[in-house]
Amino acid sequence: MQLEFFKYQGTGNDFVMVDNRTKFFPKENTKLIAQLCDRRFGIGADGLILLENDTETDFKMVYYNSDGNQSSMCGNGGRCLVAFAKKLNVIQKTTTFMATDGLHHAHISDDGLVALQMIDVSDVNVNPEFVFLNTGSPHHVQLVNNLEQYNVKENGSQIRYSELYGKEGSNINFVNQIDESTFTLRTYERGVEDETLSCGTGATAVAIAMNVLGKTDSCTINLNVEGGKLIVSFVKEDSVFKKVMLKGPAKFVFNGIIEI
Ligand SMILES: N[C@H](CCC[C@H](N)C(=O)O)C(=O)O
Repeated sequence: MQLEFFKYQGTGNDFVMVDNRTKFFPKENTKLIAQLCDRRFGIGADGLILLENDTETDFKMVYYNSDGNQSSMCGNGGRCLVAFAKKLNVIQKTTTFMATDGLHHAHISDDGLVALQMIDVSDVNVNPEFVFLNTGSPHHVQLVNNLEQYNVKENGSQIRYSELYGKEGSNINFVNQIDESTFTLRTYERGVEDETLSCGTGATAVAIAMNVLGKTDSCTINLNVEGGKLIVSFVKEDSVFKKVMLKGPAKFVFNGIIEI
């Protein structure tokens, strides 16, 4: 069978996009999804995303990590899916869609950046060495020195597989503060089991965690990731983070047909 796919990337976090409105895609075939994401035997990506019809909203997002397993919310993937939906003329510049963590609003600005509303965050678990929170996916956030030389894969996998996070695991973010409202982060992603060039729910988690730790009083925070720059903004009501927006580029790279 021939599969038409569209390759997108958002600050270097890359995805295979499939228009699955006819429900043809074999969603239970974990091995196939992992193969499509394989950077040597397949197309190559951090994840695979299906665009499906939804009765209540413009479309539904189904997300798979590159290990082939369906997973929790992907912020960069959600932003790329909005750009893909525009390319398919499913939407124009604004949208509401359904994902595994509920409804998301998004808009495409004139400069092509895509802003995605993330879930509200109220539970932020502050520990002496790290912060843990869920921004649609689980995130461990830890400040480190010499982030540029830091061994993200080794240290990230150790924490991800430690008893701290059990069977579920977590994504692991290592952070360095640049100025009052700018941070650099590098992320070890669960389900990719490697460092990715960017993680949208991770950047969102870092922005919120740094505000909670008092490292910044700003509600609009710049996140420098390996693959580019993201901006996270929010409104803080009591200790609940609302109107959480993740903004950044979401680019079409190429499309093709692959035999599956
Ligand atoms: N690997 C994550 C999902 C993708 C998150 C990331 N790609 C993003 O942009 O949010 C997990 O299994 O929790």
